[in-house]
Order: sequence, then structure tokens, then C-alpha cells
Amino acid sequence: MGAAGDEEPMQAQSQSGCPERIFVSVRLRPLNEKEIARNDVSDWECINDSTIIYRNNLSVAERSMYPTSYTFDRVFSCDCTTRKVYEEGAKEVALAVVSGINSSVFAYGQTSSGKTYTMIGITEYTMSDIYDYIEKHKEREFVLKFSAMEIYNESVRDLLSADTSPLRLLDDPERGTIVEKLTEETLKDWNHLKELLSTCEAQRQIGETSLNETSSRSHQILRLTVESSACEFIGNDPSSLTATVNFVDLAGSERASQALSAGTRLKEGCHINRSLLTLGTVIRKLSKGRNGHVPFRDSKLTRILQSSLGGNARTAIICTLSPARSHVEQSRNTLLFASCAKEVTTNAQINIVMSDKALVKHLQRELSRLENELRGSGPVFVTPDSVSVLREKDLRIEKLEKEVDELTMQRDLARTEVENLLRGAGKGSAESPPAGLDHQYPRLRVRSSWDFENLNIETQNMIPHCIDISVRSSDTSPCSDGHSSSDENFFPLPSLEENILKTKCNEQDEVSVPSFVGTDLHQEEIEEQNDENADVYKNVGCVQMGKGTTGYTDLKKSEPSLNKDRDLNMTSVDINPATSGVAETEDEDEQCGESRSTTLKEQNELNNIILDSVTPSTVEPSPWRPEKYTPTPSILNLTRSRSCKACLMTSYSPDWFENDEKVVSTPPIVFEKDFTGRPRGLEIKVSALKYAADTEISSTNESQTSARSSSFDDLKSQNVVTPEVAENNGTSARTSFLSYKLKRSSRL
Ligand SMILES: Nc1ncnc2c1ncn2[C@@H]1O[C@H](COP(=O)(O)OP(=O)(O)OP(=O)(O)O)[C@@H](O)[C@H]1O
Repeated sequence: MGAAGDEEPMQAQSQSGCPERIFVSVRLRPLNEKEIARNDVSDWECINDSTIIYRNNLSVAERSMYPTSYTFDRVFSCDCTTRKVYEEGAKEVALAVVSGINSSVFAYGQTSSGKTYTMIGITEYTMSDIYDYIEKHKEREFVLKFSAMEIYNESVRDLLSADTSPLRLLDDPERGTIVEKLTEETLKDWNHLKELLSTCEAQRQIGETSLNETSSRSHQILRLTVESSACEFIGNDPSSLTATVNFVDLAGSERASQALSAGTRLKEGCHINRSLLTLGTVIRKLSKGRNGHVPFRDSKLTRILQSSLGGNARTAIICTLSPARSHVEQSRNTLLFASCAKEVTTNAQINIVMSDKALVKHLQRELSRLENELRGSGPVFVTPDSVSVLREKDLRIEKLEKEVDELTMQRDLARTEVENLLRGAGKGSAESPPAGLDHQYPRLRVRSSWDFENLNIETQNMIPHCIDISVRSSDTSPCSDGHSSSDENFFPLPSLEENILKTKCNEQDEVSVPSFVGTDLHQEEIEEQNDENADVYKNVGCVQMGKGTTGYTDLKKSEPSLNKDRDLNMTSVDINPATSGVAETEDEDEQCGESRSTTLKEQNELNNIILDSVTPSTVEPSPWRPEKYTPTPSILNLTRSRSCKACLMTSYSPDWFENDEKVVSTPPIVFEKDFTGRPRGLEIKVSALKYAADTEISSTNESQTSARSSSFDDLKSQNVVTPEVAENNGTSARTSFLSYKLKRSSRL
């Protein structure tokens, strides 16, 4: 224990909040008269300040059971004064109360071992030192409050009150166990305290036993509460420190046989032993690390002293021993208890009570500190994560833009090729196409479409205008139908259409043109041999038309002028491999719309090409033909897909388009009504396939849509003359005638 008045070390230690062990000391009293009278001998000896040994010779069996040496924080021999015991064994703990730390000093031992003798001295010395401390610290204001209680036969009694009725124990979440209605006297001065101490002594239950004429029959708890201003701890804030120090004089364990107790004494002895047993259990459990349940509530004693035994308190236990051999067993039990107690730790802290004003000040300082920390931490809105996300988005945008450019280029290239082919076809005779060109264009892939199985010669003449340019990928990617099931409905191009196309086809071009003859639904393809353009092939194959969406009908209704364009769109290029016949989705009618608006101009242009191809005299260089791109040989599959046919059905005629819309919902009725000779199932397919492109388109990159939109805007700005416009302007009667044929052929 520290020297008296060394409050600074105590303060520092308590502020750390570190666990600290209970300070355990052993005080050995001298043999009393009765013990001497019966020739009892002293078997215990303090060999130094911390070690006490059992001096009697133990048998072999006893040596294995009982230790002969015990070490504690401090041991006091029988010649030690209570003053020394206080100074070295209790003062530091007891005076912690002036620093705002709860403390407790216990006296534990068998009856007549000197507990009361020791605690009376400890209490007085402590009180005296507290008053001395207050006297030395005039800068602080102190308020001392004193209360006293006893636990007699497991009942709590107020020692400062004449009322001996038991007091209730209450549980407070902050303060722990509270003794209800316990008298608390504010000390006026030292004399006042002395009076109160006298009152307690007079009130306490004392009985005579064979071992002690003035045996304490209850556990006594004297409590001094010290409230003090805390300016020396936390500046000038009007906070206060509040702590209590408990002086606990326990009743002594006793053997009924030794104490010769009976009746009331026996009953008292049972309660005493029972509560001490609980205390011992609590200490033992606490010494093992608080694992499991600690039975604090099993006795009033442990319940009241709970915080002192293992909570927010600093605790010192003075175990008193009788050196007499006759009490060796009780002494061993006391030493065992002391050995457990020294393993128990508490967590003493300074108890600061802040006023409202001090609390506000404290919170303001804390707020200011946190604000400074935030300012010092730099901008908080732009996190590394957000920066990386933005960078990633930028890269993605850049990539998409490149893809748009590339696709636009490929599209223009494909158009150029188509234009060349169609123009060449236009120059040829539709009725008498050149023959014998198969050998000249071995790679020309021609496909037949199921929907032309019943075409007559008039319809066949319109083939060039109905060409669906399916730019195919040579691979089997989702954008390809090169060898996929989408090729099922193509068959070899008969001489008429094939030759027409071949007149303009480059040898490296792979063209798929629907045949107008034959009813075979199977396809045959002349596989293209040239792989050198595979990349172009593939890339172009990814050029899709628009994105199928809803709103198609709404668009038509709200913008009639666009409907015509849309009609034209549907007759035009379907640069979608998947639309070659297989993608017959049930809900295709729901997948039209947005993409059509984005492909209007493109489709119009292709229709224009188609018309131009059959009106060579009026052909003008296509305004949208990319000047910078020379129509390089590329492998193109000029195919006529089902969707193309479906588009043709609505070409050039809003009425037809409307009918076609109806067909979407009720295809058999409309088709059977208008075209009785057509198999019913085909019309259904046609109406469905009309939107097949959109179905496919929906899976494509949306960036293409924007690319197309911009491209078509360019076309618009170049005043591209659509067939419909041409009709309206009367520029070509032949164009109108061909438009009509186109519609007829597509409906068939
Ligand atoms: N260290 C001591 N030096 C001299 N006398 C002592 C000492 N300790 C105790 N005594 C004497 O022993 C007797 C019993 O002491 P005390 O009443 O303090 O024991 P106790 O442990 O409180 O017993 P109980 O538990 O029965 O109350 C007293 O007469 C006391 O004066």
C-alpha cells in the first residue's frame, strides 16, 4: 500500500481503468487470555511482510492436504498495531474515495479473531485521514455523508435509526444495489462522525459466546460518501466526484461446538455461516475469472457488496487470524478465503458527476474535436470508390462509342454492297435474267424462304426489291445464322433472282437471295469459301436493327407520317441473321416500336435502293453512300428472311400496315380473308416474324441504336427520297407500280 496522502498515484491508477486485484492482508492477533489459559499454543508465524507459515509439524497426510506457507500482499504479525495495519493494508484503498473512487475495506475471519478490533481502528484512521485531506485541500469543496447498516439474520437494518424494521434492497441500473430508506447523515464535523459511530456501535447486535464476550452477531457496513468538486481533475468545470468507502466488519464464522451457541446464538450463527459461505463462493468464482454464474444475490451481504467485490471499486481485505492451535482449521479456511480473494480483480474508475452546464460544455468540446478531425481528413464526398467507378464508366462509354463507329462503318459498307448488287440487278432484266452465272459466283449463297413458295411470276419479278439483306456472321454466335437453324427456310436461288444478283456481285460476296420458285421449305446453302473476310463478316453480322420495344402501336397512331416510314422500314433491310426464319416468338407483336423509329431512315434508304434498282433510269448515287468507303468486296448474305417478307406485307401502304397489325393479334383471319390461297399457318408465321428482328435486336447493344439514329438523321438531312415520297411526288410511276407489286408479293 502507498504512503498516506499519496493521492496522485491513486488518481493516475484509477483513471487508467485497468483491472486491479483486491489488496489482501492477514493480521495475526496474539493469544488471548482464554487461549493462554487453556495452554493453547500459537502455530502461525509471519516470517516477513507477506508470508505467514504454519509452524507446527504436520503429518505426512496433512502436508499433502494443507500448505504450510501463505503469501499475501501484506501480513501483520501479532505485535503489529492497528495503525500499521491501516497504513500498510487499507489506507491507500480507503482514501481513494477522496479521488472519486469507490473503495471498501473488509475484515474477514473467525469469531474472536480481531475483526472488530481491527475495523474500528481502520475506520477511525481513515476518517481522520479524510478530514486531514479535506483540510489540506481547501480549493475543493467536500461533502461527507455517513450511513450504517447491519445484516442481521439476513435482514438489513439501519444502524442510524431506532427503527429496527428490515430495509429493502433495490436494484438501480447505474448505482447497483440500493438500501431503501437507509439513513444518510451529512457529516458536520469530526465530532459528528464520532457520535454516529457510537450510535452504530450501540445499535449493532452483539452477543456473548463462549469464544467472544462481545461477539458481533451481524455484518456491519459503515459507509462514507464523499462528494467533492472535481476542478483539479477536469479543469474549471463545475463537475463533482462522488465515491463511497465501505468499512465492512463481518460477523465471524463459528463452530457451534466451539461457540457453544444455542437458541438465538445458534440461529445467528447459522445465518452468519450461510452468508459467509455465499461470500466465499462468490470470491472463489470471481477468483477464477468470472466464468459462469456468480451468486451475488444468494445473500444480502454479497448483494450489497457486489460492486466492491468485482465492480467499480477498490477493495482491501484484512483477514484476521487467531494463532491458537485450537483454531487451526478455521485459520486455514480464512487463509484459503484470502488466497482466493487475492485473485479477484476489480475495475475502479473515477466517478464524475457532471452538471448540466458541464455536460453541455463537454459535449461542445467533443463536437468541436470531431469537426476538426473531419476537416483534417480531407474531402469526404469523393471516395476512391466513386473515382474508380467514374473512370470505369468513362472507359465503357469510350468503348461503346468505338463500337458504334465500327458498326456504322460496317453498315454503310453493307449498304454499299447491297446497292451495287441491286443496281446491278436493276440493270438486268427481271423477266429474263442472265443465265449461266452460277459458275461465275460459286460463293453466292442463295436461300429460299418458305414464304415464297406460291409466288407467281409477277411476284418473282419483284424479288430484287424484296431482298432482305441479312448480313451474316460466319460463326455461330447469336448474331449468326450461317449454319444455324435460321437457315432452314432457304433454298437455292433459282436462275432468275440469282443471276440478277450475280451480275453485280463480287466473287467474294456471299449472297443469300430468297428463291421464288419451289416449295421446299428446306434450305440449301452454297457455303462461302472465303474466310479472309471473316472479321468483316462477323462484324457486319452484328449490325442489328433497333431495339424491339413496346409502343409500336402508339407511335403509329400518334404519328401517321411515321407509319409510312415504318412500313417502309419493314420492307427493307433486315440486317439481322436471326430474322431469317427461326425466331418465331409468340410475343413478337410486343417487341416492335422503338427500334423502328431508329431504323426508319435506314429502311427508307434501302427501299429506295430497291426501287432504284428496278428503275435504272432514275437511279442516282445514293446520298448516304459513304464516299470514304470504297465498296470493298465483302462477304454478304443477301437473304430474304421471314421478317423481311412480313415487312413487305406492309410496305408502302398504311392500310396494309394496319392490317398487318391486326394480323399480329389475329393473323389467320386477316390473311385468310385477303389471301385465301395462302396456308393459314404461314400467315401466322409471317405476322410473327415481322417482329423477329426486333426480338433479336433487343439483345443487341443499345449503342447501335444511337448510332443508327444519328446515321439516319444524317440521311434525313441529305433529303433522301423514299419511295413513298417519290410516289407522292409522282416522280416515278414505275416506282408506284413496283411498290404495289412489292406489297402483293410480301403478302403472298
Ligand atoms: N490484535 C489484537 N491485539 C490485541 N487484542 C486483540 C487483537 N485483536 C482482537 N483482540 C481482542 O480479541 C477480542 C476479540 O476481538 P474482536 O471482537 O475484534 O473479534 P471479532 O473477530 O470481531 O469477533 P466476532 O466475530 O465474534 O465479533 C477482543 O477482546 C479484542 O480486544
